[in-house]
Amino acid sequence: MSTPVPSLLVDDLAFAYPDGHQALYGVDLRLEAGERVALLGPNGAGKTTLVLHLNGILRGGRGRVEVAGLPVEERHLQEVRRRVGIVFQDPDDQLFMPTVGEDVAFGPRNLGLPEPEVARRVADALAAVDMADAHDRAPHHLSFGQRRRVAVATVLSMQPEVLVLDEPSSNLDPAGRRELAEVLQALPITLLMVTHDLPYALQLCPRSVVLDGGVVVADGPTRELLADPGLLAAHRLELPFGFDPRAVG
Ligand SMILES: Nc1ncnc2c1ncn2[C@@H]1O[C@H](COP(=O)(O)OP(=O)(O)OP(=O)(O)O)[C@@H](O)[C@H]1O
Repeated sequence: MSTPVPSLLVDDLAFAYPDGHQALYGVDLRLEAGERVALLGPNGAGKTTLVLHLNGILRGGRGRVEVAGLPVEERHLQEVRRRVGIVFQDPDDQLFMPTVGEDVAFGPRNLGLPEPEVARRVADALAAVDMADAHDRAPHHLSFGQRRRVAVATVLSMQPEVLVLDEPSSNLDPAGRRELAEVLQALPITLLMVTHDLPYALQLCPRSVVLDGGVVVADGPTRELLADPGLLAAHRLELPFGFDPRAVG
């Protein structure tokens, strides 16, 4: 039997910034299609540096990154960026058109897709994030939580292979946090979620990878990693007061 092609493959990735600061020291990561994985680690661990390699914003270090079998290289960048959708922390970095519908249509239109296909993708992406009613609204009239969900839709309309979310629960009120969790849980997509919100990682991602000092220091079931006080303390990971990961059903 042949091994299925992983959605994401990172092989021995090392990278130093131009000022000489070494941020990654040989990272290996493999995500199978449909997996939901949390990327955990303290400030400065290298999480953003790793994420920026997944769609080729950063390149030039040692090692290899492949998205659904396609190497992240200069000549494949357009397709790589369609396959890896990154939702950045501030939705306002991703929303710049007069209406929500135009924002979500922007990527597919750029691909040169015919208008009926663009319209179908916009409708599907907005439905997936439960924002269909906002099609004609101005993004800046929406709540922060709604804007974050629209930012997810702008990426989903490209029909990516992997959805990468940078701190998806930051600045959300409890209801917005829950609404986004429901949306993400229902998406049939490979998901990599960078977060400091450990309960959110537990809720959404069966598997977690801990990065610290530019290396992967743990990779396993989220429930087991979060129940290891020594691991958490060693890498500045903290559960909210009174939170017991083993008690969550
Ligand atoms: N443009 C840059 N030039 C030089 N060093 C950088 C640059 N960007 C990040 N670094 C360094 O690389 C290391 C990894 O940073 P990175 O932003 O990837 O960490 P992170 O895990 O995403 O942190 P955070 O949780 O704070 O977002 C840090 O030591 C940081 O200071």
